[in-house]
Amino acid sequence: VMRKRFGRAGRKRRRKHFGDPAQGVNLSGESQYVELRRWLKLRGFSSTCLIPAHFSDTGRGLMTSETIEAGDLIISLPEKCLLSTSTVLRSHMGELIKRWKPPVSPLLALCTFLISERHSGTRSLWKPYIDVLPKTYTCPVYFSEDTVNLLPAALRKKALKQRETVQELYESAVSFFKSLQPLFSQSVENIFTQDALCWAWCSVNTRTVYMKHPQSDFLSMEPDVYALAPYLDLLNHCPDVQVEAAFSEQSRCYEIRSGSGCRRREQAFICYGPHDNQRLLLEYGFVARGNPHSAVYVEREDLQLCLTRRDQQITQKLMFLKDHDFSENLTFGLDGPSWRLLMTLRLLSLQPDEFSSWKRVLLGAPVSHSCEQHSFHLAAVLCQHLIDENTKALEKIHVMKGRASASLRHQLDLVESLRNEEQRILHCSLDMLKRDETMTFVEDSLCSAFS
Ligand SMILES: C[S@@+](CC[C@H](N)C(=O)[O-])C[C@H]1O[C@@H](n2cnc3c(N)ncnc32)[C@H](O)[C@@H]1O
Repeated sequence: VMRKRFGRAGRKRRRKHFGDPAQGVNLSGESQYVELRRWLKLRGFSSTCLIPAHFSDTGRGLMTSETIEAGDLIISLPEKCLLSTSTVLRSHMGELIKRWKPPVSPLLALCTFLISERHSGTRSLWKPYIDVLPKTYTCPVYFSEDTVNLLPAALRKKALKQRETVQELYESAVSFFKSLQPLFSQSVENIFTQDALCWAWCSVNTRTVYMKHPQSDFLSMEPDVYALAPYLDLLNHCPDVQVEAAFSEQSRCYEIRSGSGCRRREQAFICYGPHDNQRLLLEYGFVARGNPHSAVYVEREDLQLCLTRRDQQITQKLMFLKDHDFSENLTFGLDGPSWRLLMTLRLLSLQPDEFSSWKRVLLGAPVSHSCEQHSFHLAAVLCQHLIDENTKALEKIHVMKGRASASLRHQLDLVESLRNEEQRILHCSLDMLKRDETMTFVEDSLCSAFS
């Protein structure tokens, strides 16, 4: 009986029952995807090996209909399907953009085009693509103030900066939008709203592929490196896969080649880059479980915990850290404190008579046993402090989720999973530090025993 329940058939049954995240629900029959495929076919794209599907863990993505071997092309999208600034400059709004001084940025040109096409509805040549774009995003520009306040400090700062960037882009574009009035019967103020710009900005930020364009005389000098790639942009991110992606001058297609292959009827992933979870949440609005690139950031304010008034050289030490650019990028990872963090803590742990050894610290060499021990102790204190902070934030999230609307709950879920991932990393770090502290202690006692 046991065998039957836990055998292959049983596993399959259980998967079916509980939903295996690897198994997607085929969406290709839905009219919007049928339309999109028809539209793509007219522009020369007709691959059949990827099917749009819904996955319980990552949401919408692409599923393989046949095995993809290592080295195979996953997708090859003809230039005609790509939406770049050249598309925008060739379009009905091209002339007005070309006339506008000072020239708009490539990013604003793309955003403006997206907003205009979405507004045009059935009259838009890009309708089948616009229809499959998400209606809203989960990047921090969309977060409520309460949610932003629950983010870890380093990310909170970046999230606020992101909001400012989009706000400034909007303010700087208002008069340009007004110049587009001749193209619309409705008032442009009601079309190019701040909400619309937020949506377009997130569409570009989360979905474009990197594609360098020659600088246009009609656009500002900011880098022109974006292209929206319909269908291809349904591919989700996995930190562990390897792919090669680039526009091929030879085939004039944007091509993605698989590094490690993909089994039939499983989700095909690409890798957006070696991003940690804070970056994934900031730029793409999601968190990857078990992300090997993740780290927990220690802020300058956290370092206050490691300072003592009794230390007469504290000002000197802080100046030194600042001068040598050691106040940023201090992290804990799965393998403990980063090299930069450890070095910072070693410097802070130097005794007055050891201070002249700072060069050794910069070279990464331990100075003395007591300094080593103290820096490990400080690392453990910092780590515990970050764990406590996470615990408090998680408790708050839990309470807030109880009375949140569905969209707010989704934002809170994201912050919760980020904080849970950070908690996992910090616990690994703390375990490692405790082991090392004991090791240093044992080494110390051995040293004194044999000296
Ligand atoms: C290029 S799109 C990929 C397709 C997207 N899922 C869709 O339905 O349109 C990038 C967005 O997909 C989502 N995404 C990508 N990889 C993910 C993952 N591993 N888990 C959850 N969401 C992911 C994020 O919302 C991200 O901003």
